[in-house]
Formats: sequence, C-alpha cells, structure tokens
Amino acid sequence: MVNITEKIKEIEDEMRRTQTDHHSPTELTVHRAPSWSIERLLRKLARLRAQLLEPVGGAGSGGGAGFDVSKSGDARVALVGFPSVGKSTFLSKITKTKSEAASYSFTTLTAIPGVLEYGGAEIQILDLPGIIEGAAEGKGRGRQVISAAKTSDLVLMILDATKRAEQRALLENELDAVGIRLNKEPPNIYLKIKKAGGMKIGFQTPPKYLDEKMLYNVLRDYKILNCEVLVRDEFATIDDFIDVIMKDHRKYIRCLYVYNKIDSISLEFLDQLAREPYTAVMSCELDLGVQEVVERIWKELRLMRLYTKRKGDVPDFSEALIVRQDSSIEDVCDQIHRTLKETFKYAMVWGASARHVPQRVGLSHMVADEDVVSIVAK
Ligand SMILES: Nc1nc2c(ncn2[C@@H]2O[C@H](COP(=O)(O)OP(=O)(O)OP(=O)(O)O)[C@@H](O)[C@H]2O)c(=O)[nH]1
Ligand SMILES: [K+]
Ligand SMILES: [Mg+2]
Repeated sequence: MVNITEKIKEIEDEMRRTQTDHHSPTELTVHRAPSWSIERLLRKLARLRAQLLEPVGGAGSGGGAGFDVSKSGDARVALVGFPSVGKSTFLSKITKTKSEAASYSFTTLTAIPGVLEYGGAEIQILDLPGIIEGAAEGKGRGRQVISAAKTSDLVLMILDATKRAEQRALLENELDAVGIRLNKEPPNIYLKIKKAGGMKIGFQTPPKYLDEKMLYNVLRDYKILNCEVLVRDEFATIDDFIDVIMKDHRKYIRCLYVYNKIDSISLEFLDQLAREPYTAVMSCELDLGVQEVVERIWKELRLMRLYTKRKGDVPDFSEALIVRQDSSIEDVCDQIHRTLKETFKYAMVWGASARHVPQRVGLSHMVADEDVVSIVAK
C-alpha cells in the first residue's frame, strides 16, 4: 500500500510548484481565487488527509470516546466546524498555542488544547479536526470530535461566511443525532419511573402537540409500563418527551455561532449574519471582531470572577475565584473548600451585589461578577 503521508507530501510539493509557476510575487494576495489546477490539488489533498482521519478498521470503529485531552481551567470550549473554516487560525490568535493552519482541508488531525486567559479566568479552548456530513455515523474522526464537543461547556461553531448557509443546519443535525441539544433547556416534563401502579399521565396546561395516547405509545415503545408523567410545558413535543426518557444520553450545551472570513463577503450579507441569534462575526485574517468573540465566549459561559479578601488585608486581585452565574455565598464556600460552610459565620461583600458597601451577608446572598468577598469563620 502506498503511504498516504508520502502521497500528501508529493501533492504539497506539486502545489508549491504550481503556485510559483502561475503567479508573480505581486499577485500573491490572500483573496486570490485558487487557479483550476490548485483547486484540483487541494481537493486531492483533502481527500488523502480525510483518509488519515479514518479510524483503523474502517468507518464507524472509532468508538464513542473523545480525544485524550484532560479538562483543565475553569471551563472548556470546543471549536466545531467543517474543514478549513479557520478553527486553528482562531485558536492560534486567542491563545499562546500554535495550531497549524493551512488552505487544505483536514490540516488538524487531533484535538489541540489552548488556554484563553480572560480577566483571571483560564478557559480551555479545544481545536478539533474538521467534521463532515455523516460525522455522527463515524465518518472521519467525526464521532471523536462530537464526543469532545459533548464534554464542553460551550460549543463554538465556526462557520465560513463565504460558504453556503446550509452548513450550519448540517452541523446541527450531526450534533443532534448524538444527543447534543444546542441552546435549549431540558424539556419541562416530569417523569418518574416506578416499579408498579401503571402509567399516570397528566398535563399542567392543555398540550398543543401531545395527547395522552401519544405518550402512552412512546412509553410502551421504551418498555416503561409503570411511571408518573407531568407535562408542564404546553408546547412540548414528542421529541421533547423522548429526550426526557433518554435523559442520560442527552446533553444541553450552549452554542455560539461564529462566522469567520467576513473579509470576503458583502457588507449587506455581513449585516444579515450579524443579526442572527447566538451569532458573532469575525475575520481572523484582518483581526476584525476577534476580541468581541472572546467577550461573547465569556458571556455565554455564564461565569463570574470573584476576588477574595482576608480580614484587614487588601483584596487579592491577582487570582480570581471562578463561579457559575447565579451563585450564592454558599456556592462560593463550596468552591473554596468542601467543609468551609460548616464553620461559616458571615461574609462581607463589596461590589454590585451589595446594597451598601460592605454588606454583611449570609449563605443565601447572591453574588455578582467582580464582587470582593470576605468569609468570616466561627
Ligand atoms: N479570507 C480569510 N481566510 C482565513 C481567515 N481565517 C483563516 N483563513 C484561512 O482559511 C484557511 C483554513 O484555516 P485553518 O485555520 O487551517 O482552518 P481549520 O478550520 O482549522 O481547518 P481544518 O483543521 O483543516 O479543519 C487558511 O488558509 C487560513 O489562512 C479569515 O478570516 N479570512
Ligand atoms: K485547513
Ligand atoms: Mg485546523
């Protein structure tokens, strides 16, 4: 068998020759459309690199495991997208890690972690191989990529603003197929499986898309014969109900759609993209909007930075304590130490959550971003 890596090298050499043959140095602008022969070589290269991604033993044997990269920092963000949309370029821009970027597809063959430092927080950014249609069924490293996405706190779906609009829905379908629900809350349906007593099905408000018979049939399909169901959402669908039954295999993750390469689209189209929900636009090449995307990442992660202060000392602004939004002093205690709550007497709070500064508060007080907190123990 001919070595794929050698073949790839041959094509890369040929591309280099073609490029220097056809263009004088002054013509070498970034936005130049590739010539026909270059395009052919790029396609060939992508095909070969896709073979490198195929799991040994054929498609589908890649299994459900992600890449062997341990989680670190305060949160994990996965860069998911089709090949060559600029995932690696973005990682190299916002972290100190350099991930190889090139004009051919499947440049990245494994998960490359980088650390984004944001106001004292450390966010792990995972650059991943590009995925293609059929990824959920195990095409390429698709399964592995999707598993990595499943472990993240935020999916950053990187899209190429110059490519057709369907790319977004195609990717969403791939993630949906393995139980990832983007920007969705778990359905508001109560289900308790029991040992006996038959099915008890109730609706809090008259349902629009469901009835008792439909739920009964689904439950029977899943061999759940004894249970209690209360549908609290009048707009719940059968798919929502199945998600509740399959809740151990569902993951609700926030997603930010990021259109890259806006340097190559019209202003009108840019304006249209930027208005879509959960969407940001950027050009890594021209360094446009990149910092805004970083800020959106921080916002979507819904984290807060707190600073601690010892009695009589100045606050320690060198190291932030990272907690989820909607955290109380009790959550803060748990974050600092497992048993701190037991000796907790009161806390002093400076900042946006304090009615007057400082405010003396108890465990149930809700903190705000950039508050300074001093815990006083018994
Ligand atoms: N015009 C333009 N090109 C860009 C931009 N960002 C990245 N590129 C180019 O897009 C190509 C692909 O970039 P990569 O960072 O390798 O893309 P990727 O998504 O990591 O690709 P794979 O790892 O192969 O999936 C490279 O030639 C980049 O120089 C941008 O903002 N505008
Ligand atoms: K690439
Ligand atoms: Mg890459």
